[in-house]
Amino acid sequence: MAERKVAKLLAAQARVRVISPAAGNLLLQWAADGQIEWVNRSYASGDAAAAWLVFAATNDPEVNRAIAAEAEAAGRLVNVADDVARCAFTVPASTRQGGVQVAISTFGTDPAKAKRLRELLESDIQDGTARFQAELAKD
Ligand SMILES: C[C@@]1(CC(=O)O)C2=NC(=C\c3[nH]c(c(CCC(=O)O)c3CC(=O)O)Cc3[nH]c(c(CC(=O)O)c3CCC(=O)O)/C=C3\N/C(=C\2)[C@@H](CCC(=O)O)[C@]3(C)CC(=O)O)/[C@H]1CCC(=O)O
Ligand SMILES: NC(=O)c1ccc[n+]([C@@H]2O[C@H](COP(=O)([O-])OP(=O)(O)OC[C@H]3O[C@@H](n4cnc5c(N)ncnc54)[C@H](O)[C@@H]3O)[C@@H](O)[C@H]2O)c1
Repeated sequence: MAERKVAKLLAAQARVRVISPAAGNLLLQWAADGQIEWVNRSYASGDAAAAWLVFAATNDPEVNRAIAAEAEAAGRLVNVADDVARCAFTVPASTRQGGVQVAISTFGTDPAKAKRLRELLESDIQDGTARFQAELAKD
């Protein structure tokens, strides 16, 4: 899950710091390439206040709650992976085609549906583009 969020942040040119005692292959690769900073330890008080945007995405609900509380107290925007109601913002499904980006939100109610709609929209846009180019080629 953290890898998906980091991929989107990197695409948006964010400066990303991941704090976790473990990391998957993709995170390790990004860290080795210098694309992210990986702090190899558990969350500690002060980490959330030090960031501009905070993602509480551990698999421990109590730790996520502590991160959210610190972020809220420090006035930081926080996304809480296992608590939609506590998210100051949620991440929509999105797709970029050329110079256009389309984002789909279900207001946190059904992320799998947002993903499905994104996939449908992508294939519609691809079909439409192919048909448009075929029409142009006729002239
Ligand atoms: C759209 C997308 C963007 C992204 O993350 O990049 C995204 N989730 C995606 C996928 C996805 N998420 C989950 C599954 C398995 C579902 C299943 O199988 O049923 C899948 C499908 C998959 O992974 O295939 C599980 C899940 N997600 C949340 C919870 C917590 C909860 O509901 O309490 C749980 C249950 C955890 C558990 O208990 O297991 C919460 C959130 N997920 C959101 C966004 C935000 C609301 C967005 C909106 O308004 O729609 C919100 C509120 C917060 C946030 O994360 O910002 C991305 C699709 C990217 C793409 O491909 O386009
Ligand atoms: N928002 C979404 O789209 C979405 C999707 C799937 C799951 N989830 C939720 O997100 C959470 C994480 O899911 P996952 O599949 O990525 O879990 P995961 O087990 O793959 O990853 C959790 C990571 O948290 C780290 N961690 C544990 N305790 C920590 C601590 N004290 N400090 C720092 N890091 C710590 C672990 O080392 C691990 O790397 C779960 O609560 C799950 O319900 C959300």
